[in-house]
Amino acid sequence: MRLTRYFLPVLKENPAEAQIVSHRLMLRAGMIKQSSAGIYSWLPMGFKVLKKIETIVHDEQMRAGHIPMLMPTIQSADLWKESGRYDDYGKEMLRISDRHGRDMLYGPTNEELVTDIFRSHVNSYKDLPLTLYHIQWKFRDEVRPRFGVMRGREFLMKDGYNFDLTKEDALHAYNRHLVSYLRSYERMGLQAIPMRADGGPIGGDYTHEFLVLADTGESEVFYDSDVTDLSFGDREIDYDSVEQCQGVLEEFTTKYARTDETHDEALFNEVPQERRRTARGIEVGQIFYFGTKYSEALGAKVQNQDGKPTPVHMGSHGIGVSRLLGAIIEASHDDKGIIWPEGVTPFHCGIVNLKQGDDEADAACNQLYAALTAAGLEPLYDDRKERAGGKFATMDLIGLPWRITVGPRGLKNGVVELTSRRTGESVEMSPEEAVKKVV
Ligand SMILES: Nc1ncnc2c1ncn2[C@@H]1O[C@H](COS(=O)(=O)NC(=O)[C@@H](N)CS)[C@@H](O)[C@H]1O
Repeated sequence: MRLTRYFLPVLKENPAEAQIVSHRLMLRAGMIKQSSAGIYSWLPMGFKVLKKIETIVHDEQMRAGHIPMLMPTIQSADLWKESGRYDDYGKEMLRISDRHGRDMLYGPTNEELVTDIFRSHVNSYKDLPLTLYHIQWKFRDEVRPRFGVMRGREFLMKDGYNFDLTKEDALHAYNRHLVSYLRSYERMGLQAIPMRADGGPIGGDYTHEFLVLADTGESEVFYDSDVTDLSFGDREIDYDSVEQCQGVLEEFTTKYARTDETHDEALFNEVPQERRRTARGIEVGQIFYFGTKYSEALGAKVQNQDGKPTPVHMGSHGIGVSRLLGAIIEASHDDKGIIWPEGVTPFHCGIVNLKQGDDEADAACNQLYAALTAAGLEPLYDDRKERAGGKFATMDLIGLPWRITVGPRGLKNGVVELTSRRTGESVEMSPEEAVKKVV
């Protein structure tokens, strides 16, 4: 993409309303614009990163055998009245009345709706196990939306729902989600630690949240520092293997790690003193097992092997897709701006032309642009007639992993300059070598 043909409304100043760095940088880097409290327009570069995160989430959910679909944002209140959550949900639910006076709502989550789909079509244990998921906008009328996309009112969530014949099968589905979440967050350059949590309005008494450690996190967490040495890496796993997935659950959740809602001081004191940590974390996902809570309420039953109608065991599993942009920036930035992990960066490499309009420099930039594109990468070419300092500041702010700087002087010696955003290190080399380094 050429910057003169893009839409990247970067801000010169720090916006006063931003209290945390990720909110400040997303506004300054022209990624989002607030349209009303807790509700944002996703400007082109923010939208591009959002799509990269969605792609990773879809990829890992499908790898785990979960089936993508799409449910509506606006739901009838009928199902929520049937499940009993219509009144319980409280003020966070945005209630709407349509032109015929029908009670509708903007869905904060989809347990009822997906269970209705299931009960309408599935009635035999032979059709299990089944996990359906979608990535869809949610609305929760937070009393105090803040920190930009971190605590929005309209936000993007991957929410998945498993339907199983037995508790054991449902707990295997729970573990499949844990594995797929660990893989997803690592691909985004994040360490998200699974911690025992509280079921809240979703329900159930068995749930883990995934938290990214950050001073600005809204959750207070208590953990054994050993858990920060764990990583899933690129190990292979058979998602159908109960033992392998249970093994990952035990590997990642045996050491003490809990949110304040489930913290147990006595248990925590069994952790050697030098390994006890208290910190703050950003909740980027949560997985739940809640048995037959919704299948009983909504009559979602299947005939078991003996032909007996049996309510299915369920769980629901969410990833905060839009919140992740904020979490990634909180975890990866410096005083000059964002530092995107390669897995989610909007563009792979910036090209800065020090003398726009100089035939040789322009030609070299166009050749670099073509070579990077041919290599399957997406360059962002700053072809504005702007002084070098301004171009460097923009590139540092928007946080692309690499920058290639092209100028007449360097070209006379057959070199360009390749800079790593993460290390700040710059090295002169031939354009061909620079492309190879970025790929
Ligand atoms: N107000 C919000 N703004 C941005 N992200 C949010 C907000 N509320 C929740 N999330 C994200 O959505 C994830 C899932 O939300 S949840 O309430 O924990 N779980 C559910 O709603 C279940 N139905 C999972 S399918 C959270 O872990 C968090 O990352």
